[in-house]
Amino acid sequence: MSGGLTLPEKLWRSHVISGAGDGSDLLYVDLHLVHEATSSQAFDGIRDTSRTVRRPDLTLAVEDHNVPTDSLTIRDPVSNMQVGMLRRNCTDHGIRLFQHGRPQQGIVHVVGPEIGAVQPGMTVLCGDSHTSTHGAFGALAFGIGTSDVEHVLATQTLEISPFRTMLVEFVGEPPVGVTAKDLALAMIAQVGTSGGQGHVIEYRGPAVSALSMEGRMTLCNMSVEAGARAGMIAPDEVTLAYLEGREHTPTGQAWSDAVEYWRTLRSDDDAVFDRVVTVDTDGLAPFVTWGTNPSESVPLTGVVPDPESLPDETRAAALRSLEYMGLKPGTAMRELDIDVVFLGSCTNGRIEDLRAAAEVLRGRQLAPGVEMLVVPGSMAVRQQAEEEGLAEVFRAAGALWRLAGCSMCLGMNADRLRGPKRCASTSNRNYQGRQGPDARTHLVSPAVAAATAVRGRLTAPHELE
Ligand SMILES: CC(C)[C@H](C(=O)O)[C@@H](O)C(=O)O
Ligand code: SF4
Repeated sequence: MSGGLTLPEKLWRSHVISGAGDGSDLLYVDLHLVHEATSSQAFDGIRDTSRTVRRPDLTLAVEDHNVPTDSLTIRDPVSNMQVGMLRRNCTDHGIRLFQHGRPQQGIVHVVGPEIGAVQPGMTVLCGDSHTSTHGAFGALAFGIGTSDVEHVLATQTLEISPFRTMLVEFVGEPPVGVTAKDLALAMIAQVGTSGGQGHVIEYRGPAVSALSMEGRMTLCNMSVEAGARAGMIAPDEVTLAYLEGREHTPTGQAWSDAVEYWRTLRSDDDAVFDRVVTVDTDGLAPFVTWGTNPSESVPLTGVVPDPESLPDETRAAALRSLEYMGLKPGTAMRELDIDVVFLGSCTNGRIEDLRAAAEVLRGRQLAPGVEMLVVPGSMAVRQQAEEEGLAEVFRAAGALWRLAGCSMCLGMNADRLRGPKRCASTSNRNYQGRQGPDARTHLVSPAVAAATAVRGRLTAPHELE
């Protein structure tokens, strides 16, 4: 056996406080992110047992899942209660809270990186599966359940059993127009929704190195859709350039020291991963989902598959998906009429995503009957998009320009699809009923979402005009 360690193993080892004795370890937590949807019971537990939050200074809270994006007033009583409880809990425990409508508020996985709170080498936890997003910075970041949220609040530690490691290597040169979202969907189509189960993925390859931090976050965000615990990318110059000068990033000598450490955060050359997967990006096309889990996807130029041609283990699910989605095998994806386009979420609600969509929409109009919702991932993204003139492009095209939040990514707030509407969505999950009862979701990249809004059918930008 060689002595080399993978990056995930290095981060694990550097955070172990002690072995808990039953094969699990007690890990130190550098950053705990909190939102209204999964924290109230955890805070109740703290209060009921007269404990306090151990490190409020390492805890950040946001309002994102339950907030409306068209108003500062939360009309829905359940959402209002959820948000109200978070506000009270944060006041009681001295936790910094990003409130609905305030300049830095937004989706937890957008805000954390944006303020520089997420840094290479950290352990980052949140009661939310898409915490994997933060692995883009070379952090060990994963979602936890509500009872673990309570444990982290009380102790700033987490008891957890070790994971396996998986290397996903993207080889080849992706064609122009293929985005991080397409890399993620292609990878999930290849490995399946449980392909990464029990593993922490490290992503590598020229296509990954070429991604911006926004793109890397999109890719790591979707690691959980491949069943993985987390995904990560070793920090490099792109990471450093993104981090420098943000509110929480160190400055002066502390910055130089941090950079020196961060440069060591890479898998050793002789490190052995438990599983290695290669994804070929040569000739890859924009991907779109046809089914009700993120692995049920095809290139946009493809057709709805015939379940009879699929392997035994996916056939039954595919049949159910086609029925729910109202699709027939052999139908060209490009022929599907779309009612609603949703641009946003922690997968694709960052400035670069909005730029990509605005580039397609500039000087164009939404197809008649198509509704498009543009929801920036944070108020900072919103502000920047307004300054860059992107908001004006969206409005002029006929799209709705909203406040920040999870919005139509899931039906926990007022932005919901009504009835069996077909939606091209830049989010990460296409589960049955996710965007509203009977709603039919097709996952796409921001550029494809915008082109689809213009043609009214699933479309790649280069096909317009
Ligand atoms: C509400 C929350 C628990 C959930 C998650 O964990 O991912 C949500 O963010 C989602 O995307 O489905
Ligand atoms: S945007 Fe969607 S996926 Fe992301 S945290 Fe919110 S609900 Fe979950």
